Amino acid sequence: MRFAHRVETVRAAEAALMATLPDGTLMARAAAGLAASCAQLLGGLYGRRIALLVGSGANGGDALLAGARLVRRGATVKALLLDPDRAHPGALAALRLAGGWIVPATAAQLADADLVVDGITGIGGRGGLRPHAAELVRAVRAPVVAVDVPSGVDADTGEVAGEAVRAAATVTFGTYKNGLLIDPGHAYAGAVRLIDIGLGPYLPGADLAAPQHADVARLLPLPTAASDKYGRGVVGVAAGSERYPGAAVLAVGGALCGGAGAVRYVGPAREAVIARWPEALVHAGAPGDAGRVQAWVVGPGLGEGAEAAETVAQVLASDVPVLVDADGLRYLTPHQIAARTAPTLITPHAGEAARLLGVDRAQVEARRLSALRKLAAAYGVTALLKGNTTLVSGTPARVNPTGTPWLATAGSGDVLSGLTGALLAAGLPPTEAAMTGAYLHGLAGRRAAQGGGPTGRVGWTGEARDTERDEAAAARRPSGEAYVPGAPITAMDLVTALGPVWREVSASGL
Ligand SMILES: NC(=O)C1=CN([C@@H]2O[C@H](COP(=O)(O)OP(=O)(O)OC[C@H]3O[C@@H](n4cnc5c(N)ncnc54)[C@H](O)[C@@H]3O)[C@@H](O)[C@H]2O)[C@@H](O)CC1
Ligand SMILES: [K+]
Repeated sequence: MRFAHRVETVRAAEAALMATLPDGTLMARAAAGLAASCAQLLGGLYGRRIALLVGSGANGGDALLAGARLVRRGATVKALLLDPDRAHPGALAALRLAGGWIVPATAAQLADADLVVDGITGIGGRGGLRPHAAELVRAVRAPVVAVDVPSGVDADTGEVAGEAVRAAATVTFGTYKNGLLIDPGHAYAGAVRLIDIGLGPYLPGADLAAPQHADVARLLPLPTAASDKYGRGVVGVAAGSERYPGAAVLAVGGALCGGAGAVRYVGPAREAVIARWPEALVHAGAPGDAGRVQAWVVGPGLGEGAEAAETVAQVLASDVPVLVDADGLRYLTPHQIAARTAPTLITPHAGEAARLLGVDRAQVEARRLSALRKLAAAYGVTALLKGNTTLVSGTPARVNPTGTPWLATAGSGDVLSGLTGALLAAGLPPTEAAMTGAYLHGLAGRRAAQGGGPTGRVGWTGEARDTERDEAAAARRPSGEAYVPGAPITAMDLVTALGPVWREVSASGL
């Protein structure tokens, strides 16, 4: 897992650690890691030109102190002070002593830079870039390394209120910050490298966690010699309608290729389901009399009306875990859920989440973690909020690192529902099932698209994984060319890719 903490937690941990150390030790550790990362990015320092954008806080101090190290290793370093009277005095003196230049903070000073270091604001930043900083940032042509957080990104929420720095890489200290892992902030951070400054023993449980292959591998329910299809999990799928039979086919496919022992399908798309998945058990009646299942998926392509509402009500009346998605979310009430004895997982996209919360979609997209937590609390459920960085409620909340924009294709969510339903039926708790489902689904998207991730092709085989190892490799590519564009995919491609992805992830845990 990669763990992220809130700013107030980081500050408390820093204070506790600092009390045990001589003054300036933490900034020196941060600056050493930052300077080493810049050197690695440039592939050498002698004769290279580095420009520092320096704000008024300790974030600017980190940049100045790293600048001093870079000068000593042969680089030409100039500092553009955005607030000359308030620049960190000790770090400024260190840069001057090493032979760095203090130059006017104008766009012209950035023209010849090979690398720009963004030390405008870190965890103390509030709101987007101010006009002078924004003007300078717009003039940057070289790759940018952000110090701790790209300036203009809210470290706790990932919100970008106005303009922000778009970094090729972010070097962050002590622990990840939420805003580096959650969109929209995530998209501004580039490859993220964590520098250990000794905070570990002072950090409590994380606020947010991003799984890696090994975390997911541990959760994958592998059959044993004693397993039969019921032991592996039977998923009930109540989905599809005369108008949308394809949603049923995709949800059933996601469940079957996602490891279910068997799938019971209930709904009007029986012919379409059987034609594509002869192994599905189809039922002509209502969910209430469909026979035993270990989890239900309800909603994809269900359509609107009294029949859809009744289907949702019957599924929610069951005593097994239920995943509610898409049209099913129209008929969900906190009252119904309060009466349930088994877990409920909801999987809205931002538009559906906005409707459930009675707010605008833009509000959900700007502050995704807060929307997620409100959904979970208001409805008494586990919530999965879809997006390029899908979030799952829990303690800590989870953020999926394997997303790709290619997943934004019709039917993609139906596959995720079926897949996650299979994991619920196998007995995974809802947070783990949702996180595992999102992780495999994202990887399936990248595999099917043969790209679409921020990394890949960089000294290792296979597609992008967004693991620490991949990010370290990506961070060596200043221009971010490690991004593999990929190609359009269909939801059925995702279903087909689930098997190979499952194999790859489970093998990584051996
Ligand atoms: N506290 C510590 O022990 C350590 C802190 N470190 C660094 O210190 C940073 C936090 O330093 P600070 O608390 O000084 O805060 P920052 O340096 O993040 O920013 C605070 C300053 O920026 C100004 N500011 C806020 N929003 C602004 C905006 N939108 N535009 C322009 N200026 C704005 C504030 O008035 C304040 O002067 C971390 O992000 C990290 O880079 C590291 O040196 C490691 C150790
Ligand atoms: K910064």
